[in-house]
Amino acid sequence: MLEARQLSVSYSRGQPVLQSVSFTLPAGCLVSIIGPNGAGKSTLIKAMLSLIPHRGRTLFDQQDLHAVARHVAYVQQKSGLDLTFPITVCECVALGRQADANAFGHVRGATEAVAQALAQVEMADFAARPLSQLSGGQLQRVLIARCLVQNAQLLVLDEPFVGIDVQSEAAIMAVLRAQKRAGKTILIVHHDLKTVPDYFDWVVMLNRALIAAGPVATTFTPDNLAATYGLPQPAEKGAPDASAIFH
Ligand SMILES: Nc1ncnc2c1ncn2[C@@H]1O[C@H](COP(=O)(O)OP(=O)(O)OP(=O)(O)O)[C@@H](O)[C@H]1O
Repeated sequence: MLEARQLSVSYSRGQPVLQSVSFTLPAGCLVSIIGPNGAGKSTLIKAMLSLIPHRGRTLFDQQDLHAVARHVAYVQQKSGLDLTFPITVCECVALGRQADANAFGHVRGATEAVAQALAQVEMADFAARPLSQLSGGQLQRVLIARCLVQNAQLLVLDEPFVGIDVQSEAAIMAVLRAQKRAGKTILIVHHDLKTVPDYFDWVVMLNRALIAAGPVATTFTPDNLAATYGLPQPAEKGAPDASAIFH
């Protein structure tokens, strides 16, 4: 179980960008965090992972998440990556096992784990390629492979589908669904509202404060969408259908 308790963030002395966000998610499901640009989605996951100063707590199986960071894999937005760093695909994926290195920097079984993870994301042929020479979709698959070798219980991905084609997206979703079947919890910042019902079991709807969190079937409603994206409520006279934001 993943539990956010009253998470608040202020980057400066101004208005908080995240206001007392609380929710509880079951383990072993695929969860999307949705909301408009600037809603605080990336801020929320950084606060949950204790990567930025914040108030509140995040618990994973009743333990503080930062105390069990070993069990968490995080893929930040692509825009935050330094692609000039000289590293190959294979080396990048192996970094996922670095926490298991012995005093000489050797990780037992790492070579096999890296090869297996690259095969899972269909990137085995790119093992020796510099990271800087990958397309956006290929890079995303490699970053997912790095998560896989970590064998984490919780995977947190910030906008993994931005700028990638449908084939790469389908390949990544297949890998993430397999992770879910293996009991992993997967939290994804997501923008494509059309795919939410198909991809995810649970949804967290955010606009600086929590609008709603729960199973997609009961939570991803026109009313909650209107509240999240600041549209008139569907029941209001002459209001546009909230499903219009799908287009
Ligand atoms: N390091 C920072 N310093 C100051 N303000 C920041 C910082 N990072 C984010 N913000 C501000 O906090 C707010 C929330 O940003 P955040 O990146 O969490 O939103 P988001 O929902 O992930 O947006 P997007 O969908 O555009 O990626 C925005 O107004 C943003 O400008």
